[in-house]
Parts: sequence; structure tokens; C-alpha cells
Amino acid sequence: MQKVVAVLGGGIGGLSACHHLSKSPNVSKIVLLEGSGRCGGWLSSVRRDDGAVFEQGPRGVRPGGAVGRNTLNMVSELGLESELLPITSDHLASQNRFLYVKGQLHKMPSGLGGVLRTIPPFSRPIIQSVLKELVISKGTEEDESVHAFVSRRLGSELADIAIDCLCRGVFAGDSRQLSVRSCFPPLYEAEQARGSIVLGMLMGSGAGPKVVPSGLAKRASKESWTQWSLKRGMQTLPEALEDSLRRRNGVELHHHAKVKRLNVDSTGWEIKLDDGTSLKADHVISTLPASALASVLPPAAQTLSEQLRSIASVNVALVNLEYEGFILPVTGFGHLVPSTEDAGVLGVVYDSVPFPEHNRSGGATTRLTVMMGGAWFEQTFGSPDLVMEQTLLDRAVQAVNSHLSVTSQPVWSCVALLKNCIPQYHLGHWKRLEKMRQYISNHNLALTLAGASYDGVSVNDVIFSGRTAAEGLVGKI
Ligand SMILES: Cc1cc2nc3c(=O)[nH]c(=O)nc-3n(C[C@H](O)[C@H](O)[C@H](O)COP(=O)(O)OP(=O)(O)OC[C@H]3O[C@@H](n4cnc5c(N)ncnc54)[C@H](O)[C@@H]3O)c2cc1C
Ligand SMILES: C=CC1=C(C)c2cc3[nH]c(cc4nc(cc5[nH]c(cc1n2)c(C)c5CCC(=O)O)C(CCC(=O)O)=C4C)c(C)c3C=C
Repeated sequence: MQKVVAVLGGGIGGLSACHHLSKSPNVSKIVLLEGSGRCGGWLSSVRRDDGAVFEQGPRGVRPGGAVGRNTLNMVSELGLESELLPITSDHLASQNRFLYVKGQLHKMPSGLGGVLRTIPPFSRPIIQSVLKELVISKGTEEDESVHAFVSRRLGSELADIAIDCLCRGVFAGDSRQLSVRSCFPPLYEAEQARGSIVLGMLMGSGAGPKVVPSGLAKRASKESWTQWSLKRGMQTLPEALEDSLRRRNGVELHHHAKVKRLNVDSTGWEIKLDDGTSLKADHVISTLPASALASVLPPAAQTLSEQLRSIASVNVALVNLEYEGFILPVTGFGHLVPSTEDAGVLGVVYDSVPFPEHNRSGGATTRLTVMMGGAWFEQTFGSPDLVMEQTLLDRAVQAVNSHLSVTSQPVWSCVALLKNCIPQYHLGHWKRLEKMRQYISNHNLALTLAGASYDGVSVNDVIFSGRTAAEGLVGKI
């Protein structure tokens, strides 16, 4: 039987679900409902008239692994190859990433030399921790915080500095609260399968999803790309998806279509919108943030709503800055700041190093993005509803001044307060997911959960979650 499918949320997850559903003959109609005035969600690029591009969300996507290949396959299908800005492994932005510790920038150790020698801020060679890791017995807990896991296996120094920073630079979150099982599944699976992270990395620790690489994905691997962006910014990706979907029969995309209430009975779903209209669907794929879905589910699904609400998210203040000339003392992707150094400032991305193509035309400039807050937002800035833009701008400029010794003032700036932008997979997240999916199955709800709240927050993970949701409904596409 052909189905009418409603996809809730027009972020990259919802668009991906529609893209894959639209290839199936088993779907008669797809309706995408996006609450705001545009699709793309957190993929948002400020494009200035002089050619400069500033990212207010993700700025780079990894090409590797099954999920990375899957995204590149989609990029290829959308005809965006000529728009790509790849960064290869020999680029300084790939080789140089910094940590700001005890008032100084330190290049993160890389390559064999970086592992064999003592490199500050670490007090001994990383190889020592790696060799010890091989003989540490397997943990017995079903889940563990990222910090506890890495402390146990690799020592507290790596956990306190490197892993603390990694969690701030991917989840804007606290490694002591985040779950290793859900945030970094390869680490957890390596210990489970091989008894060691190192052995798991060397020998593999289980079959992940298989994705046949397109010519583009093969090119990325051959040319050793580490990340990619797009000439007119990451927002180009949802724009191209939206354009492609609008050309397909049987696909309806609605902006300003905020879902207010979902009701379900034996005939299917009734979806009520904020503007008072409603529509019917046989199946719902929700890519809304978990808490947003919780607040529109019917009261009868209260158990599910409570589980969804327990998936927290954090606020991030993002400040784009443009300076006249080349002002950086180092060249690289950027630096991350451990929570013990300055909890409120997560790190600074040196955007003009990886993507100089996004600089304004004519004259040298440096573009930086300071990211602040995350799990430390309230303790640093107070309520996100009350904080002043100027406070955020001043704090960002001050961080650039003290971390990078930049004394000049920015010639342009843009402050964005991203409320609840990154879900936090806290300890026990996997159990909550299991319970939610069990509830949906036990109650025969025609509902699929996709998007960043569940199985990975990266652009690649979210795009893959849209594909998995579509395939769960209509079979392999
Ligand atoms: C600052 C920042 C930097 C990042 N950097 C990177 C990076 O470098 N690389 C990377 O891979 N990933 C990065 N990410 C992560 C990635 O961008 C996100 O996880 C991903 O874009 C989330 O997509 P989504 O579709 O799941 O959710 P969203 O983008 O949140 O989309 C959900 C959509 O649902 C809509 N919506 C909400 N409520 C309703 C409702 N009631 N009715 C209808 N619509 C509704 C929203 O308007 C939104 O458009 C970053 C994220 C942030 C915030
Ligand atoms: C070096 C500075 C960086 C800052 C500051 C930073 C902030 C930041 N990042 C996210 C979310 C994600 N970032 C991701 C990838 C990623 N981020 C950085 C650097 C900084 N991030 C790098 C170098 C990379 C590439 C990954 C790599 O090659 O090591 C991702 C995707 C991760 C993936 O699995 O693909 C996300 C998600 C937030 C929310 C944030 C601060 C608010």
C-alpha cells in the first residue's frame, strides 16, 4: 500500500529523510513540516555582499567512514561537486590543532614523533599511556562517562585535557556527564570486542553500516580529504536538497508549519499546526529535537514524552569576528580550551585558515569564530533569555586578545545565541533510546525517531539517521 508520510522538522535530518523517501515508489505523498521560515536548521551561513561567508553552525564535514561516504554520495546526487571546498591531510588546518592550556597554545601531538616524545601540555609521551592501555582489563559497567572511561584506560591527564576538550569541541558538553557508549561508540565497542581501544582501532571491532562509495567519495579517499565545506557555505547543502525535493512529484515542503499537537488513532495520525490547520498521515518521521517532540505528543504517550524530555541540550553563544590583515600567531584549524582553563570559552576556530575562499574579496582578512557556553552557559552568562549581545561580543574579543595576543579590534562581528542547539547524550542514553523504541514498537505507533537527539550529532550522523528512518519504512533504497 502507498503511504502518506509526514516528516517533522526541516533541518538536515528531515531533508535527508525526504530525499531518501522520495526515491521510493511505495510512498504516495511526503509532507515536510518546518516550523521556521527556512529549512536547514543549524546549517546556517551568513553571506555578505562582498563575498565573505561566516558559518553560524557546522563549518566542516568529515568525508571518512560509512556515514561520511553516505553524505558525499548525496552531495554528488545533488550535483554539488563543483561547489566543494576540500581540505586535504597535508593542509595546515588538518595538521595543526591547538589546545590552550595554562595560558599558552600547544599544538596537539600528531604523527609518530608526537606519540613518542613528551609534548607539552602533557607530562609524558602518549606512547606510555597507549602501551599501558593494552593490558588494562575490560570495564564491567554497561555505560560510563567519557571522562571515567578514558581516565581508567589512558590515564587522568589525557582525560582532563584532551578528552575534556574533545567533548567541548563536538558536544559543547562536559566529559564527566557525557556517555562514552553513546558519544563515542567506536571507543566503547573497541573495549567490548577487543578488550582495548588500541587493539580495537588496529583490528576493527565490528561491522558498521556498509555504504557503496560514489566516484566523489572515492576521490575524497584517494586525495586524502580530512574535511570539506561548500563555496557558499554549509547552508548550500539544505538549499540544494530543498530545490531537488521541490522538483519531485508527491513532495510538499512547508515553511512556517510549526507542529502543535499529534493525535493518533487506528486510521493514522492527525497533525495539528500552530496556524489552526491540520493534516493526516499514515506515518510520522520526527526529526524535531527530542524535547520539541515530547511537547506535541498526545497525553496518552506521556511515558514516551518523559523519556524524550530527559534528553537534555545545551546553549551555545557563537561569535563570528573579522579582522583586518593576517593577525594569527599560529596557523591551524583552531584551538580548544579545557574546562579547567576557562569553562565559558569552548574554543576558537580560525576559519580563514581552512577556508580562505570564504574571505571577502580584496585585501587580507582573518576570520575567527569564538564558541562559548555549552554545558557551562548558565554558570558563565546566566539565563540565555537575559544575556546581552554586547556581553557575548566583549567576552569573545577578550578571549581572542588573551589566547592569541591579538590587540586590534575586529572590523566586523556577528553574535548568535543558539538555544538548545546540541543534544547531550548523558550517561544511560542508550537505555533511554532502547526504552523509547520499545514503547513505539509495543504501542504499534507509526513513528520513527531521527535527527541529532538520538544516534549521533554530526552532520553525517544526522543525514544517515534520515536515510535509516526512510529505509526502515520503505526498505533499502
Ligand atoms: C555551533 C554548532 C557547530 C557544529 N559544528 C559541526 C561540525 O563542524 N560538523 C558537524 O558534522 N556537525 C556540527 N554540528 C552539529 C550539526 O550541525 C547538528 O547536529 C545538525 O545540523 C542537527 O540537524 P537536525 O536536522 O537533527 O536538527 P535541527 O537542525 O535542529 O533541525 C530541526 C528542525 O526542526 C524545526 N522544528 C523545531 N520544532 C518544530 C515544530 N514544533 N514543528 C516544526 N518544526 C520544528 C527547527 O526549526 C529545525 O529546523 C554543529 C552544531 C552546532 C550547533
Ligand atoms: C579547534 C576548534 C574547534 C572548536 C572551538 C569547535 C567547536 C564546536 N564544534 C562543535 C560540533 C562539532 N564539531 C565537529 C568537528 C570538528 N570540530 C573541530 C574543531 C573545533 N570545534 C574539528 C577539527 C572537527 C573535525 C573533526 C576532526 O577531524 O577531528 C563535529 C563533527 C564530529 C564528527 O564526528 O564528524 C561536531 C558535531 C560544537 C557544537 C562546537 C562548539 C559549540
